[in-house]
Amino acid sequence: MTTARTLALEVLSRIEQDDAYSHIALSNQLASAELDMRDRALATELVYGTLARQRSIDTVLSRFVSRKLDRLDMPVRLNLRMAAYQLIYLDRIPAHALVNDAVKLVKRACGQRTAGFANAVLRNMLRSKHKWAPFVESDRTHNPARYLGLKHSLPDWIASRLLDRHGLQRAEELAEAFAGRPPLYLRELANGVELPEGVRRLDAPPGALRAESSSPELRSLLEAHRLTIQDLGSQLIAHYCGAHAGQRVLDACCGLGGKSLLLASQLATGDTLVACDPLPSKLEMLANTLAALPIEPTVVLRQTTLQQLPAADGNFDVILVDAPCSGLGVIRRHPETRWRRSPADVDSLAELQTELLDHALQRLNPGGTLIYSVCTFTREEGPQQIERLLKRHPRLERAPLPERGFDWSPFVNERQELDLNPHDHDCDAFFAARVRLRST
Ligand SMILES: C[S@@+](CC[C@H](N)C(=O)[O-])C[C@H]1O[C@@H](n2cnc3c(N)ncnc32)[C@H](O)[C@@H]1O
Repeated sequence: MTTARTLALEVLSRIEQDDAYSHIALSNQLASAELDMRDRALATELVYGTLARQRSIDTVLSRFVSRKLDRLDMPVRLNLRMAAYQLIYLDRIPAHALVNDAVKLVKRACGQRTAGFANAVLRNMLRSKHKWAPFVESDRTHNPARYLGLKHSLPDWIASRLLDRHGLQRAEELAEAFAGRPPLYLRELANGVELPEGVRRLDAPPGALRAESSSPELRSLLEAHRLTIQDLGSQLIAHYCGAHAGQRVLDACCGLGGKSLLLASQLATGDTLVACDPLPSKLEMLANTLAALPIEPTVVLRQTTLQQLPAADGNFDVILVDAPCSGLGVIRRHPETRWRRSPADVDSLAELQTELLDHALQRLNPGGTLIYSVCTFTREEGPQQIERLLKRHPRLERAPLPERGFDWSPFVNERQELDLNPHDHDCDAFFAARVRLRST
């Protein structure tokens, strides 16, 4: 019989064995299981929590297991990890019940002997709570990256990037926030939608909503294209572009078009939005969404890289480069990303971002605005890209914030760059900047 725990284990093993993405593996398993809402929520918590806390959990577990954890059979390792997650981080689940459950699952997968081993490890853990802290306090001063990495379950190199950008105190707050779960943000696609219980309008930006949980009413509004799911940060970026009727706009890395749709809603009949991305699957999905919505401007989809966007598409007044990036700002949604990325990825992505910015500039009309955004917090992919861009192109200058009828100050830094994070804004971590090409 499928339970929250067997389902979570299945998802964790697909992630470990097949390099699956957590959100896809989880939604596939949930779709084919008959679990009630409570068990679905528990399975989700177990998958994301165990992945997000993996380094901290493994550090603690290794004090109770004489062999290296990666030498254990996968079902034993995953069961121990998931049980340790519940013991250390969830206080609502009775310890003895969850240990019994874990031991039963190990017995089913690997037999009585291994179940005895798992039982000994977990009971020993229960007796030794003083060993549950994965970090050493003195490292906070002497080796802050290691301290942060062990305490908040990040590889040291990611902890170093957070420290580099934010300093220790802020980095600690952010690292803890990155281990949590993201809230559900939505956007109104139509006026006058009657909101189901548990969904509320936000003060800013216009049309943004927050839901406490999903519900059948909410799902029908999504299916009817009256609402769409979109993180608060993503919505803010589309507003930050400041597009308005009469402009020609390029969404240069449109992906599934979350931002393209909001940009299109700011244009009028007769205006053009060009959206390009090299991935056909993404453009196909965007084309389907567009077909279901009343869109005023002409939206042209191009399956191409920005570098190869046909010259015939002309130049633009507003260009959004929502660039491919290391994605560390969305690790609440994709906790496995922290174990799959490397510093070399950051370097090569930063190179690609520089190239994309230079190409975008060639398509910008004099007086036009270029908006650069990434969902990550590394300095190289964020503020440094803009500093270097301004140095390479003396005709560029920082552009003022667009007038959008709400106060930008909670969302921007002293350079008026959008600087969002889960601790301060409870949304994904995004960085965005606006620059303008002087007319002369
Ligand atoms: C951060 S995602 C974009 C997300 C999207 N703007 C949204 O709001 O849903 C980056 C996108 O850049 C695309 N991409 C990668 N290389 C590119 C290139 N050279 N030119 C244009 N797009 C590129 C990727 O396929 C990916 O969809």
